[in-house]
Amino acid sequence: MAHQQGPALAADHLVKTYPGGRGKPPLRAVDGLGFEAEKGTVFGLLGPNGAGKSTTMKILSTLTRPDSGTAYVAGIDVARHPARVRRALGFVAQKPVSDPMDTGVENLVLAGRLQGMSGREAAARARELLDRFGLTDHARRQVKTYSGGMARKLDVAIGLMHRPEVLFLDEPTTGLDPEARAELWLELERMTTAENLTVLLTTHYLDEADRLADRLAIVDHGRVVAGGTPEELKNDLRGDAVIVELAADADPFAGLGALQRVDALREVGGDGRTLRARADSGAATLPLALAALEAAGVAVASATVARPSLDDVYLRHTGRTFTRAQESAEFVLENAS
Ligand SMILES: Nc1ncnc2c1ncn2[C@@H]1O[C@H](COP(=O)(O)OP(=O)(O)OP(=O)(O)O)[C@@H](O)[C@H]1O
Repeated sequence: MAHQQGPALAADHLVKTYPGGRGKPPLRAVDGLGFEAEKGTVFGLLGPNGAGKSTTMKILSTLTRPDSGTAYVAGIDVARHPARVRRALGFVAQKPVSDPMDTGVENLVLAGRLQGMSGREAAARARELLDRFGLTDHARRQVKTYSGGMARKLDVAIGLMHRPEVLFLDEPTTGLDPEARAELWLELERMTTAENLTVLLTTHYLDEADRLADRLAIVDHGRVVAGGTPEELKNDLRGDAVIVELAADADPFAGLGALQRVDALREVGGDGRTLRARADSGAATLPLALAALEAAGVAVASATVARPSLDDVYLRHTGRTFTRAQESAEFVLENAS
C-alpha cells in the first residue's frame, strides 16, 4: 500500500467552526492550522484541553469535514478519497473501543474481520499483536477484568489490526497511572519502529510530547504557535529558567520590579506568587535575583533554576504557562457541563 511521495501527513490552513447553540456564538475550534509529518516518525500535537487537537485529528481521519483547508494522509486527499484514507489509518480514540464482555483476542479478531480480513488472517495478526503488547497471557480473559493500562494497549492493538500506514493516537495515556503510562510509552516506541508507522499523537502532557514525538506542533486556540523537534524548541529559548516562589505575604508587583532591575535576567514575568525569568547562566544569576528581592523587601519561599522545558516553550509562545492553560480549560469544561 505504498501510496505516497512526500510527507505521510500534511495539513494546510485547516479551519473548523462549530455552531454555538443555545444563544452562544460559533466556536472556531481550528483556525488555520497546518503541519507536515515525515513517514516513519511520531508527530505530536501538544496543547491544553480545547486547543483543537482532537478536531484536527477528526478532520484528518475523515470523521468531520473542515470548513476550508486541505489534508492528506499517506499521500491521499482526505476530502476526495475518504474511504481510502480510512483504510490507510488506524484510529485510537480517547474512549475505549473494546467490548468489555468479550476477551482480548475476540475483540482483536472482530476488529480484523470488520476490516475485511479472513478469520485465519485476523487470528494470526491478533496473536502477533497480543505478543507485541505483552497481552498473550491475558488474551482469553474478558476485557472487563483488564487494568487500565492493559485495556489501553488492547485499544492500540485494535487500531493496528489492519496494518495501517498511519496510526492516530488521541491522548493515549490520559487516565493511566504513571507506571502504566511509562510502560505504554515503551510499547509505543517499540511498535512504531517494528511496524514502520507514522504516528500522529495528541497530548496535553508535556513529558509525553518530549519523550515520544520526533517533531511536534504546539497548538493554542486552533493554531500552531510553534513547531520543531522538542530539542529545537527548547534550544530556541537559550539559557535557563529562574523560578522564584514568593512568600504568602510578599507583594508580587514589588517582586517583578526587583527582578526587572537585574541586568542578567530577561523575559521577567509572573503568575500569582510564581515569578519566572530567563538567564544565560541560571546558577550565576540566582544569587543576584535573590539579593535584589531582599533589597526590595520581598520575602521568598523557594527558588529554582531549571534547564528549558517544553513548559517554558509553551509560555514563550502563548504568554501563559501550560499548567495555567490546562487549569483554565478544565474550569471552562467543568462549568459547561
Ligand atoms: N462537536 C462539537 N460541537 C461543538 N463544539 C465542539 C465540538 N467538538 C469540540 N468542540 C469544541 O471545540 C474546541 C476544541 O475542541 P477539541 O476537542 O478539538 O480540543 P482538544 O485540544 O482536542 O481538547 P481535548 O483534549 O479536550 O479533546 C473546544 O472548545 C470544544 O469544546
